[in-house]
Amino acid sequence: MPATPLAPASAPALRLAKALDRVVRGWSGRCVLRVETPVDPVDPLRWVARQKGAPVHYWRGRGDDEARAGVGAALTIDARSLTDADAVDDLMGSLPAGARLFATARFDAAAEVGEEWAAFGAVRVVLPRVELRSDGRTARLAVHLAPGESPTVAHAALAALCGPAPEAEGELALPYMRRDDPARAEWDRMLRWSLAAFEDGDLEKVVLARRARFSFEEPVDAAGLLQRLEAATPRCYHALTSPDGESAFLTATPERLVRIDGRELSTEAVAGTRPRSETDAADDALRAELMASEKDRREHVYVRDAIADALAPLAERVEVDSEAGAMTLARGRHLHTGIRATLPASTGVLDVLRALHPTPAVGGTPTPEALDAIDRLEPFDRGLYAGPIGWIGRDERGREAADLAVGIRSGLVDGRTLSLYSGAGIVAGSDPASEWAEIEHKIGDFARVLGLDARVEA
Ligand SMILES: C=C(O[C@H]1C=CC=C(C(=O)O)[C@@H]1O)C(=O)O
Repeated sequence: MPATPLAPASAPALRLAKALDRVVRGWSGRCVLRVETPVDPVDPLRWVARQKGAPVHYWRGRGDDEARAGVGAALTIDARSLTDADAVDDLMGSLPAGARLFATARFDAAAEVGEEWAAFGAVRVVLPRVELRSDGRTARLAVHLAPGESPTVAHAALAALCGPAPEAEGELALPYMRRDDPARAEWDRMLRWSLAAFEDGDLEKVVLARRARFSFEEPVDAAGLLQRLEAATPRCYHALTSPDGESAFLTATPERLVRIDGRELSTEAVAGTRPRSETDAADDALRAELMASEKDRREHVYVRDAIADALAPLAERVEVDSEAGAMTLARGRHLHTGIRATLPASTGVLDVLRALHPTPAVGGTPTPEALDAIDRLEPFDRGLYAGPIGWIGRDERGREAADLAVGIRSGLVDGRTLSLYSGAGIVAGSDPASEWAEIEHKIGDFARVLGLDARVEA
């Protein structure tokens, strides 16, 4: 179907362009300008799927009615690492109410960058040129100008907007090839190495990941894949980022890294896993097995304690759920502990990110030794897998705010290939075959959407 321009004479894009011309006259040009207008509701994921510009971003927070998509960039900041990101702090200070930066960070900014991840940067924040937010009943189209920019660039971006793609339906093409890194024998060696390191006392936990790479005859439609994943993975965060319109990272992750509303922070420990079952009795038994598992609880407690310890020096108050509960997803279940904190005004979003990432839900304990082990053992670059992904910025009242997930259960689309990434927490007592199967089940959300479940779960 040809793309329908969203900008005939009376259309929202033209209205927004006129509003921009009015507002820009009173703009000092010293800080970011944001102008928005109400538009008819449209699904931001379907909308962004059709836009021609780059980069594109999409985000729907867990339990959020509102989804958000952005196309183009009014501002992009690339930092080498979270500890070397002062420019992001400066930009946060100049954002108007309601402006949000799409934010991503590599799992390990110090690790060697794989070619397939080169376009994504180490730590990147983007203020979209044009942004669409919609909760299905209402929607707003917004445009941003960076300090000192001429409105001409915004006019060009608005004139180039296209209407939304149709709803994704029908079967996706099947891949003709699958390659696993590591292969099974290498995985067993990685586990043996880790179990020996636990015995030596150098390491207590390490989260090891696998990559399953699928090759297709045709380019993979990342937005179409995410549309289907949204339907298949309720209670998850959904995000997509494509820096160049060619490769795209997408995630359907259950795990919150941090949410900040003014001074109130909420985060969580998510670690310890069982699949779900079709029948109630078997599902209840699996739940009971998870809740009673000494090994899963140990795996979980490393995460809970590390998060609480990381927040303690930053926060005025830290509150941790007294008992781990169950996080129940469509096909799996995790041990879950909610953690909340109140931050002093002097603690910013980036301070929190630096302290929290990577938690032992994706790294391990102690963190430096676990990162070394991951670097040494995993035969691929994690890139954005297991890194922070989400937004940081200002809420409608102008307070600092953020919502970031941990980019697990994720995939990298690169032309005709789709690489899926998932990991499992390894502690003393872990069994290579069970951990391999756990990861296979975790990539199953994507695999089912691709119509691959029979082959993948076999
Ligand atoms: C690292 C992943 O999952 C983490 C989050 C929940 C449960 C986990 C586990 O039980 O191993 C992992 O710590 C992943 O899915 O890639």
